[in-house]
Amino acid sequence: MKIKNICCIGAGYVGGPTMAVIAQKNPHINVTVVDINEKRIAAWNDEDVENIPIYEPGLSAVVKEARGTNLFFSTDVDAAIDKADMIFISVNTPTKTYGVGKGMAADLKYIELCARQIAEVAKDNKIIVEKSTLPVRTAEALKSILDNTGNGVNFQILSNPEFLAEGTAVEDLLDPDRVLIGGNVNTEAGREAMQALVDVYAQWVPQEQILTTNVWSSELSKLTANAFLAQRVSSINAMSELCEHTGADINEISKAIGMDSRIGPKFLQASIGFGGSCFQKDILNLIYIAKSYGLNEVADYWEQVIIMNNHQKRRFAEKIVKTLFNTVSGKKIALFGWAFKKDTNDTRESAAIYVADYLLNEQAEIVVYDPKVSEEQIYSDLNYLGTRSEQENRKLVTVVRDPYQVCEEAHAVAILTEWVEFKELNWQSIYDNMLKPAFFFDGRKLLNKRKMEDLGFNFYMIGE
Ligand SMILES: NC(=O)c1ccc[n+]([C@@H]2O[C@H](COP(=O)([O-])OP(=O)(O)OC[C@H]3O[C@@H](n4cnc5c(N)ncnc54)[C@H](O)[C@@H]3O)[C@@H](O)[C@H]2O)c1
Ligand SMILES: O=c1ccn([C@@H]2O[C@H](COP(=O)(O)OP(=O)(O)O[C@H]3O[C@H](CO)[C@@H](O)[C@H](O)[C@H]3O)[C@@H](O)[C@H]2O)c(=O)[nH]1
Repeated sequence: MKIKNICCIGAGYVGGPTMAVIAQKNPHINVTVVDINEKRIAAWNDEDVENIPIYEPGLSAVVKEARGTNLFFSTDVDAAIDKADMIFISVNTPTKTYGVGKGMAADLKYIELCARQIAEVAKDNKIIVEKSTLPVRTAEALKSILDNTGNGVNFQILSNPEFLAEGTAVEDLLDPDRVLIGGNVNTEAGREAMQALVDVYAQWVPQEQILTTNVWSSELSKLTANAFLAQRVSSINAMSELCEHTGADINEISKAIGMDSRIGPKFLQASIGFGGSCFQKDILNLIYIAKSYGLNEVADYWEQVIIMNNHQKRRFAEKIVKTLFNTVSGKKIALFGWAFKKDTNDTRESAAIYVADYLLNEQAEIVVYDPKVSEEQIYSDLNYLGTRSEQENRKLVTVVRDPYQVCEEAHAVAILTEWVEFKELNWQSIYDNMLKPAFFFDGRKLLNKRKMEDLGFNFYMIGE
């Protein structure tokens, strides 16, 4: 079975980049990415490709190549569903904020809406691909909705979780460690559907890196991968605190243990705690699933990863207050970076939001500089917490577009995102314009402690 038309529902951080690469590598397939967010679709269609809604290194070039040829962005969801032989569901699956499972379970309302819309529109057989991250056994619910509300056509459901990381999305899509495809291996139709999706990826991914499994293993592998990755970050962050009390250096420890081939060197960077739209949401979901099967020890085990992460964010903010003579009230503190990691404009669950909120509760005056995050996004992140009124947030927080301006008359500087450009700044001139003693808190281990101390800073580095 050869796929001619693909539809992807959800033009976000996953749907956009993933479909751009699939279209670029499959010129014989028409790919239409649809979304109900008109502003987002308009931005994907902006004449100037630099204005696409997501900042990812290399993405605009891929979009430029395929857009208008075999890659289209549209708000006409029904038309795209109708035409497609394969439909990717790539909508958001955030943590529930209401009802049963509030604060833990994944909210599947957008997924269900997609299923009902597909069932209503589809007039011929279709392959449905779960691209969103979903609780294990969601395919069963999807199948039930599709079969019970559809027009009698046949739906094959595949799980194809996405493993790209933001900031390296294009690189990860072009050269993935593996592509995972789960499906109904017990039927001919199931195997055919899986092969059709294998063929799409095989245009650029070596066959041996395309892994096929049963659908439940595929769904659960995604949550497992994120739990393991986040666990490494919490593990190294736990050791960073012990380092600060013992004279050990967390970078030296990371190197020493990472050289053990059984451990490996990646994801051992101590930080102010992990952020991003996935790790916390997916681990909370995993905890909820374990609890729903009565597996309380399993749930407690993974919960510790979140507890440690919350502690790391809080203790960084506490360190700032303690060091500034136990009060930051009325003191200007310059925050460098707001995104949850470098090379992205995404701020979801960024540790910066929580550090800023803590300092604002202590009545600090905050000034923020981030090279890619907009002023409105920063206010919106703080307002979303609901800790104080919008007016207060606007009064206490200033967003600037010049990294030198951010530090004028500041008592302290804190690095919250590891943007490479922060290394190149003229820190001497920044030091000269700050109040003294000038305090520096490096939450990303970005700068050289000794050099910064030589410039005159009182320098604190995570894990040292
Ligand atoms: N962001 C990542 O790095 C990443 C990586 C791997 C997997 N994931 C998973 O992929 C999924 C999507 O994540 P994202 O970051 O792209 O989210 P996102 O919020 O950036 O994008 C989702 C889009 O879906 C749209 N949408 C929601 N309901 C819709 C509907 N009924 N019809 C049409 N459009 C609809 C929204 O308007 C939004 O633009 C999530 O399940 C996430 O866990 C994300
Ligand atoms: O050694 C490390 C590695 C990461 N982080 C932090 O951890 C968070 C997540 O980083 P990363 O995993 O690189 O970015 P994400 O885009 O959140 O990607 C994760 O989440 C995605 C969504 O599920 C998955 O697809 C990816 O495989 C998985 O890496 C960020 O705040 C990082 O700063 C650290 O503090 N130390």
